[in-house]
Amino acid sequence: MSLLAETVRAIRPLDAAAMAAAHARHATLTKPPGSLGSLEDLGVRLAGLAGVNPPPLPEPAVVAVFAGDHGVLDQRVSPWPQEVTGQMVANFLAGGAVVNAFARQTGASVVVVDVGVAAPPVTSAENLIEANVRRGTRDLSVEPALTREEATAAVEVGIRVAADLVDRGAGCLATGDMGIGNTTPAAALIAAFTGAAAADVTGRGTGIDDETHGRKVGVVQRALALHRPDPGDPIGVLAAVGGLEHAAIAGFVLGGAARRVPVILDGVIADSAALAAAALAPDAVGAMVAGHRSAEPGASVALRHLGLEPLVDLGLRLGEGTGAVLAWPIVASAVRVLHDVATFDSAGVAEK
Ligand SMILES: Cc1cc2ncn([C@H]3O[C@H](COP(=O)(O)O)[C@@H](O)[C@H]3O)c2cc1C
Ligand SMILES: O=C(O)c1cccnc1
Repeated sequence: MSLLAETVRAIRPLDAAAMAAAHARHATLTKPPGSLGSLEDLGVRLAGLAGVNPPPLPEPAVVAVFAGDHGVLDQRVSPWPQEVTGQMVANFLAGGAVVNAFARQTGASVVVVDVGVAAPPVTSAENLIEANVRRGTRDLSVEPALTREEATAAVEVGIRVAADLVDRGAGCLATGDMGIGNTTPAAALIAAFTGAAAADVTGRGTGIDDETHGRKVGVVQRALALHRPDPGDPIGVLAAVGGLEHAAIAGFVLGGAARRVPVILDGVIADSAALAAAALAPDAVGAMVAGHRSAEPGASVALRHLGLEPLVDLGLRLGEGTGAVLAWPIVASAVRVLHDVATFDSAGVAEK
């Protein structure tokens, strides 16, 4: 059986008994019932994921930044040159990007996965995983971005990265992305999986003007009309209108779900990839935590489709894993409550 098929098969529903135990525990803790809002639901869900209450603290956390390039950049959908992708990979490895700063602040570690950079930096670093499937996608507005084999290979890169990180002790995974032009395939994936119109899911990416945005919406519309992607065939959708980092992030989510470790989603690229993961394995949604609400309109459409509420809403529109890393301490707090907080009985606090 293929790694992908094996991984999909290993993904199981949340454990109802562990969830019931976490829910019951919450009612005994020294706080008014429900006073921690969605953090209570998150703690209960993570107990269901782990199959035990309290669930293990989601630490250490590792953010994997998947990097790839995009043929659709030929359509001038982003003002930034393609070289920036490889240059930012070097910046991540040198510790100089925003995600590195947020990771230092929160205690997460950063690994970078080259799954499809056109001009990778000539450097080696112990936190660089070289798994380049091809040096960038084809232009999805004129032909399929990837073959099915390439899309599957990229998904399997993500599965392997997740499994390796968990084997090396990670208790929480966070997604990151880098790829100039990658908000265009993200929009196309979201339209394909949710049925939303291109104009409703295509955003301003790095901050494009009206003319570029109009062209970008047209590119997404043309791609959907050309390929008519079938949401019932998630690998076909990833191949037609996706990107190498989108496919790898889909695999990363599946890999985390198969190992029953929470995966914090970053912004619109991760949300689009999560739709592919959910289409491949619906129970994978149980392992997904929406780190934040990206300012990209497609992010909200994707999260609604997945039934996920984002933890942080700061108008971020960067990517790299920044929103996921910021959300990690909140995820950890939701679990720590179930470990540390005294009960009414043990603390001698009167109940109403
Ligand atoms: C210096 C720089 C650092 C970044 N870090 C993340 N992105 C983000 O912007 C890109 C997507 O936007 P678009 O589709 O408009 O090109 C991705 O690389 C994403 O990770 C960056 C972009 C730039 C320029
Ligand atoms: O939502 C994101 O992660 C995002 C938004 C704009 C550009 N790059 C990434």
